[in-house]
Amino acid sequence: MKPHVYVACKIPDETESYLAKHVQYRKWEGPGAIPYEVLLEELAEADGLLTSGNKIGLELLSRAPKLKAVSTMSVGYNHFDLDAMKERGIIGTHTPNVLDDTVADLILALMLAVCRRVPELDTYVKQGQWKKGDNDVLFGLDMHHKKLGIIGMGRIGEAVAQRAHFGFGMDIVYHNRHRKPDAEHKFGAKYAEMNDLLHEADFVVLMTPLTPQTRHLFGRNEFAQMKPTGIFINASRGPVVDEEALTEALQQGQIFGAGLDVFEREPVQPDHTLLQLQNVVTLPHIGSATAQTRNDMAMLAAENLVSALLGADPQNVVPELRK
Ligand SMILES: NC(=O)c1ccc[n+]([C@@H]2O[C@H](COP(=O)([O-])OP(=O)(O)OC[C@H]3O[C@@H](n4cnc5c(N)ncnc54)[C@H](O)[C@@H]3O)[C@@H](O)[C@H]2O)c1
Ligand SMILES: O=C(O)[C@H](O)CO
Repeated sequence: MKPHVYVACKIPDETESYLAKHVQYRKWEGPGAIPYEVLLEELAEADGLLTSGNKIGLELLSRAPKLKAVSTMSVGYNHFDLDAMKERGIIGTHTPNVLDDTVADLILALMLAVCRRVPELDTYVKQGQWKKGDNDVLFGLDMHHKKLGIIGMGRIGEAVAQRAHFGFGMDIVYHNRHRKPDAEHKFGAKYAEMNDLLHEADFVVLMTPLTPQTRHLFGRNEFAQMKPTGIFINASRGPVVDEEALTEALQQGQIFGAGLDVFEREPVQPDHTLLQLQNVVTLPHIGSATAQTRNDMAMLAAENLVSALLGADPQNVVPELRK
């Protein structure tokens, strides 16, 4: 008998064909995200779950007595209750590496959009405000040859450093849980304590996972230490930043601007104060969203799940759940 899988997110046809060869599956057809109650009902008979962000906690596990493996189609797995999964012996997998370049490209796009004020100037042209003689009010800041501070020098952090250093001649300073001699060698990156990095950097890119240790890692104290010309980019997870503190820093001119792909509550509401500020560039949590990369992530997530259910060693078990 093939194992039963429930697919709670949208996946490409190619991934469905792969799944069909190895497992029996049912899937959420939409519209929108699967309601939690529907997911609980569907999991009553499932051996495996393919998801892209459903909270995997005690309640869900208690309603899924046969569940052996959960595969998330994301590299971040802050939606996994790791203690509860460990207790139940659930195999939890994620999709590292395949999205690094795509997410790093988007981070560079955010950096450029903020320092050269791209969305603001786009609106200016489209609204017919371009008059001869307007000049210095439109000026931005340079990115090339400036100093980039990366907090969380992991897979994506390194892909950002590589682009910034070799493409834009930027000096790299980083803060991480552990030193990364390899990054120091490849990009001349210098390790710094967080406070020193904040004082020195022209751009600060936050790229840690969301964990109990990183929740609100960035607050008033951190923004107060950045340069008034500093640019802050968050494409990690919203709750790593205290949004009230970020809003104040932007309103009071403590920093020049911010680029955000993630928010404390998603989807962010259109009346959120941050969205009213001209020096903020926002995106709808879209870092890995190109057709190619999303296909690769879906296939990797499906392969991880199939391996876990068929008793082979899945490649990408999250570190905290490895035996
Ligand atoms: N916006 C998006 O669409 C998008 C896409 C992919 C990933 N992400 C987020 O980016 C995160 C990073 O992805 P990755 O593949 O580079 O992960 P990774 O594990 O390779 O890198 C994370 C780095 O952060 C460091 N770190 C952890 N806690 C820290 C702390 N308290 N202080 C300093 N450094 C700390 C780790 O040592 C590691 O080097 C993911 O967990 C996910 O939340 C967002
Ligand atoms: O963690 C990830 O892979 C991205 O945020 C997409 O969810």
